[in-house]
Amino acid sequence: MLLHFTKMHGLGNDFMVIDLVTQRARLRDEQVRQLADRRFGIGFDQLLVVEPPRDPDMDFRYRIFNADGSEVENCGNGARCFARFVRDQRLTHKHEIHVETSGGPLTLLVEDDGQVTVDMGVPRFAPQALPFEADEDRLRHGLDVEGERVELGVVSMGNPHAVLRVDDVERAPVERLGPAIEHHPRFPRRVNVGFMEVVSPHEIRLRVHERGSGETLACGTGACAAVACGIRQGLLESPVTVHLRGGDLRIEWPAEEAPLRMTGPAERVFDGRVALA
Ligand SMILES: N[C@@H](CCC[C@H](N)C(=O)O)C(=O)O
Repeated sequence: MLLHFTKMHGLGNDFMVIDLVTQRARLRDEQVRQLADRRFGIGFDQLLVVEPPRDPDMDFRYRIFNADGSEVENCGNGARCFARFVRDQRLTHKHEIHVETSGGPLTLLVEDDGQVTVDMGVPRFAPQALPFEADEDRLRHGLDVEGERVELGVVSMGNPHAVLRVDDVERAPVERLGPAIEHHPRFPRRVNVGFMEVVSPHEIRLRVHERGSGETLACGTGACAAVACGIRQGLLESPVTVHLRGGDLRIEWPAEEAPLRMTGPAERVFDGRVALA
């Protein structure tokens, strides 16, 4: 069968987006991996699937698959592209869109200038929220990895994140420590790993090794995780501009029990059709 899709990106974190409101398809893990392949397939960091909601109070169900075929709870850059996609496809005319994800509900706001603001929910620092094996909730946890001891903050933004502070993000050991921490046995469901350089209380530089996709040019939930950990550790103050390799995100976290808000762009690249094997 031929499946219509749209290629999109949020700051270079790229997506294949499929509308399963007006089309029918069922994708197996190995098909996702094949489509994600940048030489033998279409190529993307994540596959985003738009489905009808199961909860009648929601507008859509938003499903996310990493390039390795694993289904995940949340994707911040994807959420902005999702909002732009459902409006471009005329699946909704709303500016405020409510979606259900496996990590909980999200609210997406399409601004007049085309940027999208996402209410990303309240960060959860308890180790069991990720999960992360630790005796207690701490600002920083020690972890033995690759023969060294690193200090990291842990937080769930619906999906699991570990955040390490580094002096210079360009020289950070992302390729070496990223995969090792992602697969560390103390993270039984694996983890996304952010390397954060604090420039000032309102500005950071960030690189993220993503669970199931490797290093990406930007990670929206990773940006929220870094800002949440940075504010909690007294290093940052809201709002924070996050410089990622693909561009900038603005993150606000006004108060401890308040949700984080992420604002940034969402771009459509091309539309296509693909035959499913
Ligand atoms: N690119 C994303 C996060 C995608 C999911 C992540 N790799 C995971 O496994 O949790 C973003 O922009 O947040």
